[in-house]
Amino acid sequence: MTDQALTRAEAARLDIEDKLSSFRERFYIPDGTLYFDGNSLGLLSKDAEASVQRALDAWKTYAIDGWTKGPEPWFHLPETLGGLSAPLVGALPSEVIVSGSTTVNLHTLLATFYRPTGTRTKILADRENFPSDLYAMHSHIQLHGRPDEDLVLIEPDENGLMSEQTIIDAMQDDIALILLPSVWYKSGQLADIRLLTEAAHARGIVIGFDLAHSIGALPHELHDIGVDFAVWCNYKYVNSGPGATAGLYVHERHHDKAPGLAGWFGSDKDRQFDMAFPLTPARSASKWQLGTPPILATAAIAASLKMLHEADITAIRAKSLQQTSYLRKLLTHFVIDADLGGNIRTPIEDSRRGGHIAFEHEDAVQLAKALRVEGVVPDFRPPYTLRFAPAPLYTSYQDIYDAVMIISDLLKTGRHHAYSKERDVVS
Ligand SMILES: Cc1ncc(COP(=O)(O)O)c(C=O)c1O
Ligand SMILES: Nc1c(O)cccc1C(=O)C[C@H](N)C(=O)O
Repeated sequence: MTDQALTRAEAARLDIEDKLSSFRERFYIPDGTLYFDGNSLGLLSKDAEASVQRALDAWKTYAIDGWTKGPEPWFHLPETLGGLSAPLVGALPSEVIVSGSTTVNLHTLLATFYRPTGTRTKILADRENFPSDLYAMHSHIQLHGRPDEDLVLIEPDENGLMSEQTIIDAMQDDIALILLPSVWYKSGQLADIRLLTEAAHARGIVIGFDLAHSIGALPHELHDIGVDFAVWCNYKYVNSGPGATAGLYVHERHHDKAPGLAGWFGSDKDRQFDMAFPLTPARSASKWQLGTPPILATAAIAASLKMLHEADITAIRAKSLQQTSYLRKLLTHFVIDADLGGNIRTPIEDSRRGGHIAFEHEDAVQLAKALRVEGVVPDFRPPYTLRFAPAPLYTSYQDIYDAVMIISDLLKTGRHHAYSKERDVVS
């Protein structure tokens, strides 16, 4: 890198060139903060705030009639939002529903798709997946009375990355179902969804993905690839608030399947208020809903999705790649090559990188605390990962530059050693 490329003036120039820069002013960025935790909780936008206010106004004005009246009637909202989410995951509108939480949706889909039979009894997953997914899969193994060995967990390689080939080699005749993340939450590695899906299907195995760390950060092609099912949350790059209602996708070739777990919101909407038994399920992904949608937790999603469409996911991905690459270059120059320690676990290739950078440092806990105090918000994942997610809708290149300068200065002066090595309760 030339000297010019490493200056703050260059960061300012990149901001001027940035076609998405105007979105930043539509977000509330906490005062004095360089926010890099959009991969855990995206920031509130003014659009989302207004959308939540509209939901409160509808409740105030229409009371029970809010289900069918008002600007965004609640009864069909999960389907409407499913349609709005579909382009982000590359699905048909009927294949997506906004419902539940990531973990709950995973349970409903495991209950539908994991049916150990004959010699096909095992679930294939990986040790680096988010713990909630591992707990969910383990609980289904137990529900079916299967031994723990039926949860086959692939280990990462010596660089902390997952090898697609190792996963494919483990797709044996005893595997009934595979669940993998699209982007590994700690390393930021992006999975080759097409390669893995084609390999699974060639061996007669059902495959699903957890898109929590890729939805809103990069485009997907779930339908065309033929992925069987997927789940995700809307509170990271979709910016719809803590605990926002999540999403799920089921390929249309499975829409004749009965939901493994059922509830009345999975009804054919025209029949739901017949209150009849047994259930007449919807003929779309809608059937994987359970109970009443939490409207206030769903209210921000329409506005947030519209903003993503306005920005365009291809442009978002292009900026995300440029920003993570820029962050890597600065961290490499000002920290790693400056002998201040640390390394970057996230793959360098664009095709293998999601939306965040995993910087590993032996002082990660102390750094995480010192950075918060000095206005930089990454997050910490044990044992020594700091994750930095530039969110293309609101992170500037100058934010990235300033954050790296603070990291480098902390390490040079050792100020972070003043903080305890115990991680915070929520980190
Ligand atoms: C990959 C992944 N799956 C599942 C979850 C858990 O989702 P939830 O707590 O919303 O069910 C998270 C984040 O918390 C995650 O990153
Ligand atoms: N869901 C979270 C929460 O309720 C509190 C704090 C953080 C989260 C997260 O989303 C963590 C995130 N999934 C991760 O990748 O670690």
